[in-house]
Amino acid sequence: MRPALLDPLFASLANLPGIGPKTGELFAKLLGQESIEECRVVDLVFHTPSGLIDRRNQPGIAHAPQGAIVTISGRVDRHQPPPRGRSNVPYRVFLHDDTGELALTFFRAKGDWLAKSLPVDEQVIVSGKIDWFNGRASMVHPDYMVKAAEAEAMPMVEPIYGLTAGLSPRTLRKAIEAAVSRIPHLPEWGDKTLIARQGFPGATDAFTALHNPRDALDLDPQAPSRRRLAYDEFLAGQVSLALVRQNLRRLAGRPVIATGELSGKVLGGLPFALTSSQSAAIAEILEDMATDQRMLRLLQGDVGSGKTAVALMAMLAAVEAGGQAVLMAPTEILARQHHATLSRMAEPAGLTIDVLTGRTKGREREQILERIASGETNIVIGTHALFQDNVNYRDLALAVVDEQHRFGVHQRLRLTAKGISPHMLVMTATPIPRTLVLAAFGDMDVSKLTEKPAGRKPIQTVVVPQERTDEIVERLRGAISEGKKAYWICPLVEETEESELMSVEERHAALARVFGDKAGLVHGRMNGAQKDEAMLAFKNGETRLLVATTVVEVGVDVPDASIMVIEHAERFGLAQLHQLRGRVGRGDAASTCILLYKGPLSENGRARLGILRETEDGFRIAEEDLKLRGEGELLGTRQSGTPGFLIASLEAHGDLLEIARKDAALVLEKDPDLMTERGQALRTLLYLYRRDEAIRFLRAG
Ligand SMILES: Nc1ncnc2c1ncn2[C@@H]1O[C@H](COP(=O)(O)OP(=O)(O)OP(=O)(O)O)[C@@H](O)[C@H]1O
Repeated sequence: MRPALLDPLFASLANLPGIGPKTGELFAKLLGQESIEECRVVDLVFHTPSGLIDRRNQPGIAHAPQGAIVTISGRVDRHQPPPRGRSNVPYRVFLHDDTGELALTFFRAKGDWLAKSLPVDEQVIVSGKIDWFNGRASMVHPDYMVKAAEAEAMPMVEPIYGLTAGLSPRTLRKAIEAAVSRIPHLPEWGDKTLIARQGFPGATDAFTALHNPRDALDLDPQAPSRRRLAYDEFLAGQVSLALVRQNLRRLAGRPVIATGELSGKVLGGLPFALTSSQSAAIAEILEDMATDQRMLRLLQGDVGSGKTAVALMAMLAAVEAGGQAVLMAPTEILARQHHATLSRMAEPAGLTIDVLTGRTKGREREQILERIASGETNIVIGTHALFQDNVNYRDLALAVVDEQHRFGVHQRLRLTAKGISPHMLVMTATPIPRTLVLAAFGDMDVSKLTEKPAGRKPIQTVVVPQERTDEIVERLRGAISEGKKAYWICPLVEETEESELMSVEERHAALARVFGDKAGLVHGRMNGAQKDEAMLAFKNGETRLLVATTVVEVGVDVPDASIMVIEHAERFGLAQLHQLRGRVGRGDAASTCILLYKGPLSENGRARLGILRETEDGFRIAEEDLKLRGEGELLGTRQSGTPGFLIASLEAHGDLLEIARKDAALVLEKDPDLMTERGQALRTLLYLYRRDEAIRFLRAG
């Protein structure tokens, strides 16, 4: 149960003064929620300022530097409203001080409101950015205006927050102030020695400081209050991941002893020999599974490095030991593809391999559920439908989760919550640095596929401006008539799914005029069967050019596709481009990747695309990306900062992550059920940062 002390923070945001139905909608939008009912007061506490306005610079009009934010105290001389019917001409108000004259400029302003707030002859104080033009000073839309008599009301330093259209900074600031004032006195959950050594303030003070910066230094990620909160956030994450792990370990393990009987047959039938990386990873996995400790292992491998074969060998071991295995994929397409591939590969073993997704319905579903329950099914591949309540396994020995960064801890928790705690292997394609692994997965054992199968040719990557699209189409025409296959990825469209759909359909229509029915189409709005059909047609070669959105990004495997065109490459994260590019170069043909960009590119944008041209090494790409863009991009989440984190940033606070990890391990070693005073405080921390799912594994307290 959430401690009562947090109740004021978890009350609906609609309860805050000044948030009515209309502003409520804006707040919901700001916080990425459907409606204000879903927003909590705490969400505003975590809405971190992005900058600050410092009004302490009061140089006098004549001495105000171009572009600076300044505060001017002056007397209003006259108003100059726009001529009637000329609404595009601004409303101007002139004032002066001892040094000179300043024109305040307002577009589409209400004259009567200005007359009231800036009466002629009144001494006023205004704050805003100075613009010098032809020797005249102006200030467009001052951010603060107040009569000198009421100057006290004007904060000298004020945080700036990310906004959404229609929401005024003042309304937001008021609401955040109200939210912050509801933060209770929080118990100390941190390590006392660490806190003293780092000079951290208490958590409550840290939140207050976060929203009341005194100067730019206070906003620095290294400011003590920021570091304090980053530590807390990491600690919450690490404790919750450690609880999951502890819970897995508590449930007695089931040693899985591979006999090699099935895997021998399967290996003999493969058209290739395993790479030594693959063999090494398999050995590590089998060794883990043979013990009575639950395996919790991450299999990291760059695009096309052959993770699927490794997963298959692990699953065969589970079956050899008399158990069942599941493979959970993040998308329907991928689940079906894995099912097709694995069924083919495993054929010599004569197993029953089923596929279960949200689309599996009716009689078919019942039969599969029966087979799973009776143990007739050896391996099931599917989406999260695999772990719905009515799916009962006879003896689940291994779960492979093809994570691709789309599941996260929740799904894994669901698994263990069902009481099924098989050995677990998590596969991830994006090569991510260790700190990020730690933040996202906690303390897991890691196997890496460090090499690609032999015989792969490098992918030639070129960066081409969008204006040369026709030329690219011409080249494609040649290549396709030679029997090659190509993907054409349509841009990410930020605004709406509709416009994304439109752009991919338009592009498909245009290309279909050139390529006729050789041009296929797949996008996220199609239903599952349509997607399968489109993928299958491309795989079989009925279509040779597949126009697609990023639905093909993860894991799609059509080894004879050798050309990848990506439109608006500048809009994608580097790691995502790397993933997309990884759809080609999976066979022995030489491949090309064409990155079309809409110019002009920023220097940073040019550097980013340059990295892709230079290297195919996913790790290097990830690291360069981290340097250039911050972690958000790395996982393609399109936000800044570290995905899944509100305040902490791996880049800025990586040292604290390591500390939090050790701290979490230490606490749980001494107090595995979080019963001590500090344990109770940690429970509060988990609720505060919404990492409380794992609390149900604890004895009550
Ligand atoms: N040892 C090997 N030698 C040659 N080809 C291999 C080897 N192992 C796997 N392959 C083939 O390489 C291709 C890529 O393998 P797989 O689909 O497992 O990649 P992956 O690691 O899952 O990559 P992604 O994350 O991009 O999906 C497949 O067509 C697979 O059959």
